[in-house]
Amino acid sequence: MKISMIGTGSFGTSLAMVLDENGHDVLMYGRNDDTVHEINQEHSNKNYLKDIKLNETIKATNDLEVAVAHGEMLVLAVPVKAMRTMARTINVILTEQNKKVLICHVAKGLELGTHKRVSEVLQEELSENNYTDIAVLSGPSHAEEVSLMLPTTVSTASVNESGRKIVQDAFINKHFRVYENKDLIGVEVGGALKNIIAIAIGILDGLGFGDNTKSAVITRGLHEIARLGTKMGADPLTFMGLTGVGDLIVTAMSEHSRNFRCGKMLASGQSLDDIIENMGMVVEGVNTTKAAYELSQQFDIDMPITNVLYLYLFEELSEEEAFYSLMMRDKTSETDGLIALMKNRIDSE
Ligand SMILES: NC(=O)c1ccc[n+]([C@@H]2O[C@H](COP(=O)([O-])OP(=O)(O)OC[C@H]3O[C@@H](n4cnc5c(N)ncnc54)[C@H](O)[C@@H]3O)[C@@H](O)[C@H]2O)c1
Ligand SMILES: O=P(O)(O)OC[C@H](O)CO
Repeated sequence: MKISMIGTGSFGTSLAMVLDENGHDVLMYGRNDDTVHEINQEHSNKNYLKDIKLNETIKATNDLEVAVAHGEMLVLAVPVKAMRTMARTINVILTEQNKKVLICHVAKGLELGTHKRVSEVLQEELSENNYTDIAVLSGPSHAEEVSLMLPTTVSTASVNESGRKIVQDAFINKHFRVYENKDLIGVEVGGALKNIIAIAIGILDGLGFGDNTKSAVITRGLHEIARLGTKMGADPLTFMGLTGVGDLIVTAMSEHSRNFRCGKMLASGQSLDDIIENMGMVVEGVNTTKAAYELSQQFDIDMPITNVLYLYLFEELSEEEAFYSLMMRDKTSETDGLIALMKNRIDSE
């Protein structure tokens, strides 16, 4: 299959390697000329994947029209904040080229301002004539480990049924197992909201809190992810899977995670602006904390960890106030959250 990878960052590059290994004809699009040159001439992308050698069959271009013309499937691996403009530009090119493609995105976040999931943004910006389906690929998958071919499992979901089958077939191999999932909303929301909890865990880790505390925030974090996700239309059971608890664990417990590292740097006293500027890669959880906080207010959903993190990031709540406001909340039952949602869901079958 001819596949274009839109984005030459960490994840786009590691996924291009998976697709190339599967025998697909992969062309990457990048806006940075030096990166495109490095991929074509040096067969590496050291700013994002330091010690990784790329196959010479993986090519790159800085011409988006060439990339769009190449692909039967376009994999969008750019940050959420770039998705709308990217989709709008691609739509114009597809119309000019009179072409219909399968779109698959891999971004994990909610759009700032609109609070929309990425597939919703893509549906708004792409004409129906220009795509066969819109899919997402998500799950516990650090680019650094995918590029080393360490066993990884992810899920794909899509607007229609056709897209996820093609995405599954295109990516699956012995190192990279792809499941399909009907629950597009749950898959996208789980991938987006786990980044909030990963920032919170990074802060706790940086402040020297112990494993008891981190386990509590991961577990209770999953409950609030499920509460908001279910309100947004997700199946609560999806949060028990790879794109829910799976991705939450891998992101909140790993030094590979930019969101976890962002939290640690905040705890060391660095400013959010400096961290984002120096990371050199996207930290999706920051904008998504804001979007999820606003949604929790709009829907009146109890999301204590997200709310406290929002106040800590954007309204200078102190660490001590943040900690005590969580621990000293009104008494509540553990089973009110995710467990109740799951029970209702199972009872309804
Ligand atoms: N890195 C991972 O391990 C990983 C794993 C799964 C999902 N993701 C998700 O994939 C998405 C991309 O992440 P990444 O890690 O590859 O990010 P990255 O920061 O490593 O790379 C982003 C790429 O997008 C390009 N880009 C940024 N803004 C752009 C714009 N306005 N127009 C065109 N190109 C633009 C950058 O030049 C770069 O090539 C994120 O939503 C992330 O959450 C990342
Ligand atoms: O580096 P992060 O924090 O963006 O997380 C990467 C992936 O989403 C892990 O699955």
